[in-house]
Amino acid sequence: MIVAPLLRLSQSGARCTSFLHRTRPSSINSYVCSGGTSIGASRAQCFSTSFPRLQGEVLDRTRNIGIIAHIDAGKTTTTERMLFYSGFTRRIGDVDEGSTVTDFLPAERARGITIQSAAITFHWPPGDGTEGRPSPADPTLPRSALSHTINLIDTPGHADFTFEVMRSLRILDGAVCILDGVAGVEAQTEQVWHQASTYRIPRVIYVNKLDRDGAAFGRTVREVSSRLAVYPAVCQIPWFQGGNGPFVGVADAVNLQGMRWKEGEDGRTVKMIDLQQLDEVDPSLAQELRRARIALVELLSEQDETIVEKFFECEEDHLALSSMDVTESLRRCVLDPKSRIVPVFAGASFRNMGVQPLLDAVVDLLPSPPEAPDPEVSIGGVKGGLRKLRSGDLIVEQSEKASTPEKGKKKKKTCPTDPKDAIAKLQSCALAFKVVNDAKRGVLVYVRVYSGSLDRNSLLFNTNLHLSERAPRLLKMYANEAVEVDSIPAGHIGVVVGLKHARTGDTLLSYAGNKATPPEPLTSLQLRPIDVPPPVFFTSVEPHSLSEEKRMQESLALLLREDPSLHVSVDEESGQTLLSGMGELHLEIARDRLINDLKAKASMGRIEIGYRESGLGASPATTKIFDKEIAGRRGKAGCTALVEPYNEDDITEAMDEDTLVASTFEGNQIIIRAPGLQMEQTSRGYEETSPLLPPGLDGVALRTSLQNGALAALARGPQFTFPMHNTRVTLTLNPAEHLFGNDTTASALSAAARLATSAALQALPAGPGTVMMEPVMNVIISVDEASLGSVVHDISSSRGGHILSLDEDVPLPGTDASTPDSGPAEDILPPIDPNRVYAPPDPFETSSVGVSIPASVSRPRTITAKVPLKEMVGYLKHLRSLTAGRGTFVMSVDRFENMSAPRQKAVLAELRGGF
Ligand SMILES: Nc1nc2c(ncn2[C@@H]2O[C@H](COP(=O)(O)OP(=O)(O)OP(=O)(O)O)[C@@H](O)[C@H]2O)c(=O)[nH]1
Repeated sequence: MIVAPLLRLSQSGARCTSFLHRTRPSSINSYVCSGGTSIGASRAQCFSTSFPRLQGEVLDRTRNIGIIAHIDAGKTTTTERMLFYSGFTRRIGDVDEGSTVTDFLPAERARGITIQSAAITFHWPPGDGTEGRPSPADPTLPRSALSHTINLIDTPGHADFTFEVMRSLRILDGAVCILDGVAGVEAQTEQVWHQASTYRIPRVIYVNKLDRDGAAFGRTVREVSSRLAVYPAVCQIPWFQGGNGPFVGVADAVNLQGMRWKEGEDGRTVKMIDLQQLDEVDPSLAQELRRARIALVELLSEQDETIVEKFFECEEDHLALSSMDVTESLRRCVLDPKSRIVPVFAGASFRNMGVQPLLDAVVDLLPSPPEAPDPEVSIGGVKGGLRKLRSGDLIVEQSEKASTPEKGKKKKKTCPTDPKDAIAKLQSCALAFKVVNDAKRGVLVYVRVYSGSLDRNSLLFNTNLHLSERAPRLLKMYANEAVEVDSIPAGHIGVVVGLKHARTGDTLLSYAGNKATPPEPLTSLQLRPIDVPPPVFFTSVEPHSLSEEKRMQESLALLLREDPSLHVSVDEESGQTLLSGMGELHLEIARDRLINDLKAKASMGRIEIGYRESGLGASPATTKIFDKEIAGRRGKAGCTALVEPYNEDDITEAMDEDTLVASTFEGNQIIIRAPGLQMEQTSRGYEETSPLLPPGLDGVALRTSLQNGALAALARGPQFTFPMHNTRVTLTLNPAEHLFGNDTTASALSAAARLATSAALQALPAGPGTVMMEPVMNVIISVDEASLGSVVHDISSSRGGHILSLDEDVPLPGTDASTPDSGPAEDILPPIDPNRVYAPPDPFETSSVGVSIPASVSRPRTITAKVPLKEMVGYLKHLRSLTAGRGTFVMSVDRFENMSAPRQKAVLAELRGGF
């Protein structure tokens, strides 16, 4: 990769210095002026309390970015500095003291970790994001010369919150990936990195904590190439006093200058030292900086034609290229989805070093909303880009599938509207990416607007819940502060206050016309849909008294709106409310939210693994007639149920012409058949009805009530009481035998379906039998070479795991197992040889360009395995003891698997006896 002729260094260095004095624009003039005196301090104070008006903000000067990283890499610490330098806060919050702005939930502050994403808007450089020359940018100045609006989404770093990370990722246009300069690229960094690749999010990397003993920037850069499968474009190298003393600043390979911060200060004053001065102050750093610039230009010229032309114009002098040329080339590469170049920056946020140039990089290198990739939508069974859909390039046929969201629906329908006319009626389209219950303001729904403008008082149709709600108030949020606005335009992030139903992840749209429901196929439009993985831990929730029950249920409903990866169910027999989630910490946080924040007077039981139960064969067809009074009204209905094993991967569908619908719910399938029901479409369009159905009961109500009945029965297995899994329920409604005129209500149908399904399930133990199933996890463990043997042995023999691969430095593909439909799969990229990547030497290392890694540097190894979840409870502590504290792991649910008879016996004995 590196073919730079180092021989030319000394002469070109001298030439370059004068060149720099002549033309170099200062990309950092927002926080320093020449001579190293700060002007940032006064600016910061002046802008800290004044909020800009949304209306004037220019989209080109907006960045919707997120920070992604491994837990504890320093996201919150870096964010706090960003807010401080931008003038947003007057003092730097401290994670360790619990005084940060972004971690604003009490539970987050107490634990020192970031749980929920908070969206914050600030401006960099300080200003209001609107003043100055109009876009597009003046080609002689970097973008960071003018104030930009930055909407920052702080994403969580813990593995239990992967789903939350995915939800935040899908609304980002760009991201900063923070690495811990001591730990390097960690397992979770890899995971989040590849999730970001799924959405093709342009990224820059920031290597943090370079002040810590053992920090190794060079090694981390090489790990970026080997583990993330990208080419690191080293834009800064760390400046260690005297070569291996304390970290004091960075040398900037784009602007060819040293930047030095004073130890112990708040970091607003940065001393800028040009290359010539640097030659005197620290000659070896100056020399390394030249190497870094050469390597950077060489790397860019492999992907970017324009810089090659500029390079020839500069007589092939790497150092003579202007910083603007290098910056623009970096930007082109970052924005090009086919390029594998990722700019790398250095710093120590805790010591207030390196954050302002990182902010410049966010503005200079990451895309504005119109430059970001076209957001993926699905509509009427078709997938494609939203911009393409609006411009008419995405063809949406009014197909049978388009008009019936439920899988396998058989009925033929015709559409009253042409899809093109319907799409033209779309006024705005937004994604609710977060729901937060704010003590002062009530429920806040954070939205990212993708198209049009979301206006105050507009009617929003929720395509997930199929209902409309008005948006009475709109806000622009600044952590705990809010500014009321009249509209949120496309590309922006804001908050809708006053919505009663919208949940995290829902798509909201407004449309022309006064109808309560938009025309088909708009009702099926979904922005970047993601699948919620199945919950694998559960706990019981009990109100302290009967009078507290209502309050508890309301609080639980709110929690579910905030976080759809939590599930609530009620055990029919015991009446107990069960809360299930993705991990132990996930449920612990939910407990904190419920009891401490939402003040529900309830207690939670022990957190347990969510086992499942499955039938080993088919039940007999079982008919039940429900005949009882419900709420003072007689209800009578019947239904026949048959349960049998179901395999989600098996695509052969057990449907016939009498099938009304076949839907899957968390690994189970429910088929509803109604032979001879004579369903018809009403004159109003899509609602179906039948002359045989009693008045007030249409096709939708019929299907929903039967499905709900079957789902309630599936929540409790007949032998082990765990929820059923891999089970197909076929419900047959025979109009002559199961409908009883006006007595057949929706609730009677639901009760009949529940009774029939339960009875069919109860027949299983005496017949083919049932088996317990347990969650099996995909586990990726990062360890060093020395601990590899003991970790593998522990996983495969003590924990009953199955090792899938022992790949050294093989990057993961960009798909996320939990979200198979969330985006285009990234191709498996060919590996990059870290020895051919430029990285400066780490303190006590000698060589730099093309260095081979000394044997003493322990290389990371990746173990991929499938392990039962039960064996992974408390694993981190054990892994740490096996690896002298260095090992890390991430896991996600693979599937539920049948347990062997002895394992089932042992687990049951343990469950009965308690842990
Ligand atoms: N020495 C040193 N410590 C740092 C630096 N940056 C962060 N830390 C410390 O690292 C720890 C974790 O920092 P956070 O900012 O909470 O990390 P995070 O990535 O937000 O963590 P989560 O919210 O849990 O995902 C804290 O104790 C910080 O004080 C740094 O540059 N140098």
